[in-house]
Amino acid sequence: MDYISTRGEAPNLGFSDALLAGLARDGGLYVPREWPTFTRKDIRAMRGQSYQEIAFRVMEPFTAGEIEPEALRAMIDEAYATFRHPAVAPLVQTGANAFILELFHGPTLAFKDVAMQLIARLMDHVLAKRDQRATIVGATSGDTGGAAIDAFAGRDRTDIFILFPEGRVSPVQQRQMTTSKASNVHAVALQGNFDDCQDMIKAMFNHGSFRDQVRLSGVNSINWARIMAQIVYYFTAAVSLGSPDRKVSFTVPTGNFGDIFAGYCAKRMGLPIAKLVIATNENDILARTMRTGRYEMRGVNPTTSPSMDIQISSNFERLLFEAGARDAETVRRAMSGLKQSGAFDIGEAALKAIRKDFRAGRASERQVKAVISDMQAQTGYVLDPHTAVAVHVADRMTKPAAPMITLATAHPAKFPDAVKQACGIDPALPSWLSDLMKREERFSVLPSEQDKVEAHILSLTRAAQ
Ligand SMILES: Cc1ncc(COP(=O)(O)O)c(C=O)c1O
Ligand SMILES: N[C@@H](CCOP(=O)(O)O)C(=O)O
Repeated sequence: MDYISTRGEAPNLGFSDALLAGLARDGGLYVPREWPTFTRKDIRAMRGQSYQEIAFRVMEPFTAGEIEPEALRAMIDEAYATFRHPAVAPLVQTGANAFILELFHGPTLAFKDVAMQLIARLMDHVLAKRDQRATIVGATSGDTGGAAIDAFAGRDRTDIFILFPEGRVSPVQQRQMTTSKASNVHAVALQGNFDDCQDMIKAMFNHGSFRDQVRLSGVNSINWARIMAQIVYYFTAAVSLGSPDRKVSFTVPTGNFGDIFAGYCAKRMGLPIAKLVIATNENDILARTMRTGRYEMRGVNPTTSPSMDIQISSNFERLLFEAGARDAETVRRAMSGLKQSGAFDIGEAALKAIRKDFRAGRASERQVKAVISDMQAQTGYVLDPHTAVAVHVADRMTKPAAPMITLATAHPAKFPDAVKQACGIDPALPSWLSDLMKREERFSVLPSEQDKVEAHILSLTRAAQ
């Protein structure tokens, strides 16, 4: 399997190179040249299989020819042994046709662990084979950073630098990034918002000499392997509700569009999905885009679901590429419009294709609070604010015949203040994190200036050549 860039001007790469590259050299994102597909019989055969077995079946075609099947199996087993639930991603029924897919049983209590625990192992495997080192960079609005730090801490072949927006992540999220004792971990509070952190990462990737000098690699969902690992739970959840003989829909709390794009990939691979519902908070650029066909930035307002406080939704580029019949030139034009004027229009055919698969909705802060409170009062189930955004949106979709699966992307204990304000419950951190708020912090504060961030990385990475 090889991978092509959404902007059509970077070399095609095999899986290992796409994994290490993160962003393509033309600024685009890698997607598989062809979608592997499963027949209804293949999908039926997944029923009753473990999460790990389905993970192997779903991911093997993407890595074929580069990662030996036995090595892939071993990495999958190790990655998901870090999860505290035997099912890895259990489904909980909350209504007649309503389910919650709990993706927060990993070490840092966020769905990011699902991909991050695997890609840290995949990168180590590839780097060891090549006898190389890499500098990993990541931008986070809160959860990616903690998950990446947990997964990469103490690994000898990588140094990891995570940029988070100063003062805009929850105290639990911040401590998950700043209290690691591992010497290869470097947390940086950037003086800006999440989009500034993400722009900084992209700018470093586009700075060729720096990129080569430190062997830059990225762990945001710009990295194809992140998406690949997230496709798996769409299959496990759908199969456990009767797929392929019953269609299901998914509602996904959305920011950078990685998680829901993984659902789209599952559909392209043959999983019968009725609708993919994009749920946004008050930073509702994606819901507006779905309504108007125009992607238009308007600035970010901090909310109680900070991990979704985003305007530049990186993976939307992958969807534009797919929905626009893989026309790289259209993607290049759209992305340059976004850079120059903060907006672009989606062509009629692409918009029609997107609207066929997707729906969208938004939840205000008041609605998020109400849904946390109502759900707790009616069922005893405590939602985190990101999941609450999605539950609110899912509840307002015209009632489909297909079961609606809402993705629960974080544990409520990551956002105790918002949860307590909404329903009066103070969700406790699990035992392995119970002393988190007492651990000593270590991080640097840097201005949002590329030369300063690069100098900081150069002074600390062991991968500089
Ligand atoms: C808890 C939580 N929910 C939802 C999202 C949005 O996911 P995505 O960026 O893949 O759209 C994030 C951040 O990515 C998150 O941390
Ligand atoms: N919400 C994210 C933002 C980064 O998203 P990613 O999926 O591209 O890594 C976060 O929690 O950091």
